[in-house]
Amino acid sequence: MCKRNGETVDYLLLHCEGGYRGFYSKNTIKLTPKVVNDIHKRGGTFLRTSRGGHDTSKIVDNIQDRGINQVYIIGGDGTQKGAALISKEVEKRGLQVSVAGIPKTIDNDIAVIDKSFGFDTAVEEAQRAINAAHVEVESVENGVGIVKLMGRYSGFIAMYATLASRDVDCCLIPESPFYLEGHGGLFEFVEERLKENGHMVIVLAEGAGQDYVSQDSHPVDEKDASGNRLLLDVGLWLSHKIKEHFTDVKKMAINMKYIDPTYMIRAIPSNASDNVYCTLLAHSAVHGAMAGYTGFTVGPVNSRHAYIPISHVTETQNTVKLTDRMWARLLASTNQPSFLNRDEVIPEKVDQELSKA
Ligand SMILES: Nc1ncnc2c1ncn2[C@@H]1O[C@H](COP(=O)(O)OP(=O)(O)O)[C@@H](O)[C@H]1O
Ligand SMILES: O=P(O)(O)OC[C@H]1O[C@](O)(COP(=O)(O)O)[C@@H](O)[C@@H]1O
Repeated sequence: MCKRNGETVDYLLLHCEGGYRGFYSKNTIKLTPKVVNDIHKRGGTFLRTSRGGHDTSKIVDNIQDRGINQVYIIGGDGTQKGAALISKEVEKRGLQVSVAGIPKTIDNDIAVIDKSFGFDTAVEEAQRAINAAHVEVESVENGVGIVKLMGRYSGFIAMYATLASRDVDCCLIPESPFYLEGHGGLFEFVEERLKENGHMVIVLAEGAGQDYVSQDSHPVDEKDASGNRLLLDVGLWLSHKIKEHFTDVKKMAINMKYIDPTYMIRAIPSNASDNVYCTLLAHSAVHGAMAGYTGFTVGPVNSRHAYIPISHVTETQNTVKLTDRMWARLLASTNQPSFLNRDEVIPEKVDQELSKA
């Protein structure tokens, strides 16, 4: 953000602490090169964040009152939706303010751009958890390791972490329904792998199997302050179901190792690749605002940095397409069942997927 003071342009860079509510409920903090010089080496967010609190009118009142003429909004798909509303309100009021969205989420669920900032770092850090699970299950008899990764609606972190690791036997994501019992089910596959190797690792995204889990436990339709649905813990549920099946039904002792590294992954500093990517996003955003563009989100599209209308980025969410080659590569790498050949799978979900193809 910057301010114009008489003739000479006196750029003042402020940050609104704590997410959208920071526009109207906190003092802004002046940013200088000295203040920000090492923030790229820290995890989390120096600007602090929050969920909820998006009051478009109060935010734009604040922008107007402070004479701010450039607003850079950093965050995931929800944040970009908020930025779109701010941009519309600024335009409606005829304000000379440039609104630029900078996409950031480890989930990689932001549409149009090639990938989101933070995603590569999360995939790289997930390797440590998967490797730990693999070491643990290799060290015991009939070891079954389950690693839960972030990904509320999109399974990109789980899919790419699985492909990178090659020590994963099965990857479960929100986009791909699965079932436990019967022919072609997960229980049958676990039994096969235990017989074959004596151990196995399952990687699952936290948003996988939610319809299934809710059949077993009272479904919660609570939402967080931003309107994102709160998830049931599919990792704990699956570890209990597998342990119960092999102990009570198969009368087979297994050693279950459940790892939930979600916050350890999200809390680390970004890696070198994401640091460079972040710099490119920042440069693109500032160049766009200085050139007079507004209502855009920056990001690479087919490897070329572009200014994308925010409304275009927020129309849909980026999800794994089961008919895409990358998911086929994953199935070929793990040799897991596709889980698409039983009526127990939620048929309409399969139809949805095939209709997207
Ligand atoms: N549809 C929306 N319209 C306006 N603001 C939104 C919308 N969705 C989310 N937000 C706001 O954007 C901020 C971040 O959204 P959230 O979903 O929590 O995280 P993310 O941006 O990482 O997806 C929150 O302050 C939330 O209130
Ligand atoms: O538990 P928290 O801090 O609300 O955030 C957890 C969520 O953050 C994410 O990493 C990103 O979610 P957002 O895009 O909503 O920020 C999700 O995958 C995960 O469910």
